[in-house]
Amino acid sequence: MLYAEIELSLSLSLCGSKTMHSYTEKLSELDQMIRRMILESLGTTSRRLRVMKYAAPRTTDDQIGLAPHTDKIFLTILCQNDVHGLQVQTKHGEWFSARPSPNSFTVMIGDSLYAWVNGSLHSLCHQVMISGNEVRYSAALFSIPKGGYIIKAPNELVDEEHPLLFQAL
Ligand SMILES: O=C(O)CCC(=O)C(=O)O
Ligand SMILES: [Fe+2]
Repeated sequence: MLYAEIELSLSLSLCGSKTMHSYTEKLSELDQMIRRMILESLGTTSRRLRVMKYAAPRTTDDQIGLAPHTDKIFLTILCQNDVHGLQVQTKHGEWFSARPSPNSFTVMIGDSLYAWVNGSLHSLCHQVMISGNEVRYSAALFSIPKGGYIIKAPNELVDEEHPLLFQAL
């Protein structure tokens, strides 16, 4: 059973535009919550946490910690200790350092989600470069499509301007 609770302080006697606006905002939150619950209840994804330790290279030059790649899964939520090292590649091929502020997470789209939304969100190529004397730790939560499902972009996201990028097999 799906159960969603949200605080709706609606006073029908006050149907001014401000009230209607906040009512619509609250309902939109509810709409998002329900859609998320439906997706989760379909059980099409599982989650895995991977913790990485990058030994201090004790060099001043950058050393490769993790080779360039895109994540094959749906979504990655990454946090790291205060030793930076994650780099992402722009569509022009340049690398730049992702330097998240403390206590924040880096969220990356994976290839499966890229295919599902027919390219309207991009999976970024990323790598880890490390230098210096400090150990780097990161923890990545991956949401992974379960085996046995076919990823197919919805028809609404396919048109002449956005041809189908991946054929569902
Ligand atoms: O350690 C990091 O910051 C990145 C890890 C990563 O990209 C991965 O595990 O796929
Ligand atoms: Fe990755």
